[in-house]
Amino acid sequence: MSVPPVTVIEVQTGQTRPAPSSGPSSPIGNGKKPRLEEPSPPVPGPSSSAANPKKSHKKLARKAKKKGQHVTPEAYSNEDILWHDVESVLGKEVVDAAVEAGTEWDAPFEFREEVEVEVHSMASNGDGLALAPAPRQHWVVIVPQALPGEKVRARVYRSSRLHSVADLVSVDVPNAEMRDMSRVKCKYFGTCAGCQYQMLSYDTQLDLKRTVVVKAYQNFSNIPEETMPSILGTIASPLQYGYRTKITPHFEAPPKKVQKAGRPSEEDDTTQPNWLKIGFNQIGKRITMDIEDCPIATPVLTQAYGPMRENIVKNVYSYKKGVSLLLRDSIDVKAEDTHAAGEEPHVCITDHRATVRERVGDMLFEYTAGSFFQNNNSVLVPLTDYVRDAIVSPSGSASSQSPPTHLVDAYCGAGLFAIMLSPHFTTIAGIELSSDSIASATRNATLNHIPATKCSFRAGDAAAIFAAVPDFPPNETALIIDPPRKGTDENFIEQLISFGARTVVYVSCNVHTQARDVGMILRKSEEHAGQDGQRYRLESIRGFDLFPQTAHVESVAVLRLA
Ligand SMILES: C[S@@+](CC[C@H](N)C(=O)[O-])C[C@H]1O[C@@H](n2cnc3c(N)ncnc32)[C@H](O)[C@@H]1O
Repeated sequence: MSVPPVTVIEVQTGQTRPAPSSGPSSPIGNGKKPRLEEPSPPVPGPSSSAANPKKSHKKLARKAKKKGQHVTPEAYSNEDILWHDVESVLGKEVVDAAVEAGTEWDAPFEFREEVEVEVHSMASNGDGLALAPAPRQHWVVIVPQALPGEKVRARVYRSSRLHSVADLVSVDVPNAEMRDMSRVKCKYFGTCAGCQYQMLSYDTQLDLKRTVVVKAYQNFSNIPEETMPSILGTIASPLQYGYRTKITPHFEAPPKKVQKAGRPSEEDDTTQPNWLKIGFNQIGKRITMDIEDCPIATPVLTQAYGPMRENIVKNVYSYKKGVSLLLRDSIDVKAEDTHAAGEEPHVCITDHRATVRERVGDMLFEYTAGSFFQNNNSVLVPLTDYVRDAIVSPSGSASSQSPPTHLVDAYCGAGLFAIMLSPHFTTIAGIELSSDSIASATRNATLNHIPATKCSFRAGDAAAIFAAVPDFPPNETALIIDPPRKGTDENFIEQLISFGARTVVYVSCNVHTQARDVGMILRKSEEHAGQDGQRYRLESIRGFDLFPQTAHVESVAVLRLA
């Protein structure tokens, strides 16, 4: 990679990172070690199939911390994903040697120590991964906003197993092929935790997201390499800015002593007090930064946000608790009749219980503002078309079969996939845990003139769907799975295998748990292959960009029984 002559880009780092809270064995402050637990054998995190892995992991972590022990990250958590990135930069031999020598927790940096590093590659969360400079090169430094090949100055603020996390101070030698700061459209970029990629071309963003999918399947699926299909290119979002139909800025209530004293007499109700920050978190911190506008939000949200902020400033002394605001883009139902489909005016909904109306292609969807709906409307037609085509017009050997007649939409939310694909099926069943979303899905079927005899939705755990559709012929059925970030579970997968839907399309906002689940489907299917030898094959995997300018990627995996 060619690097241009030295150009220093000073990075706006926001406020100084506060020292971590001190413990008896954790001296803090300049010139002291960052908070590091005593070196002692790590306590393994629970396996992902534990009854309530999150809760039990938190408990374990708390107990271990009290004893001065280390806890390995919970399987498939952000820390676990990062750990795999760290391992791949260091190499297995270095990691094994450190474990053997018992030095894996011995950070070679002081708290707030500045270090110059060259970035090696990108982590799956969009941060730069660099090897510490010699003689400390058996340690990784993680630097947000730093790109491969760049020489950067960074300030360490936290250390963990074989890696330290640092703030970016300056980019001393930029990667001119990747970084172009004139692309950045947000004045908060580099400080706000929301976006990671505004300095990159959109093609580069899509390529990086493909790499995340590749690494997720390498690290988390346990699928033999020779049976893996090659990961297809990431599908672009039609809108790369102004796409987010939901934003949730937040602010803290006045500090206690300010609450007591009330608004100072010299301050009028249009003046924003210094302590009031309305916006999003800073990179790597739980500190809210004041943000006046967000260019990835839709224009109607941007318009509404300014007056909303003014209103908060006016009334802020009456708040006793912090607030998480909700701004959701909705078709204006009052003006809908006077406008052609697709040209309806939009409004911003701020009440969690109000109804939001959204158009996706020819279909209309309504849902409660506080409940789940995909946040990038512009990509929903390409996404649902892709899922439809994978089911009803597959390529290869599956193309000789007539399309399936029945559809199961597991984790269906307000019915997005069931309703968008409804013209292609005779019978559809959806299931979803939230009864609120099920009420919306049922209403949405009516709104789009789909009879209840054709399309039914029920509230419950996704695994219950298989018992509820005894009349669905498996060979004529397609199954869509779109679970939350934690993925699906073993019970669901076992029932999926027993049911044997001809096509399974797994949509996921967390490709790491998707990789785990797809691997499990393939292995269990292999174990249970019937006399006809039929088992699930992984036909394709492709990322979709639902979140441009950020490191997030949605992933769609297609499995076929053959
Ligand atoms: C990523 S959303 C997908 C929703 C829908 N497919 C869409 O695209 O709008 C995941 C949904 O799964 C639901 N969910 C979470 N756990 C579930 C479970 N165990 N069984 C069924 N649904 C569940 C959530 O309420 C949420 O609506």
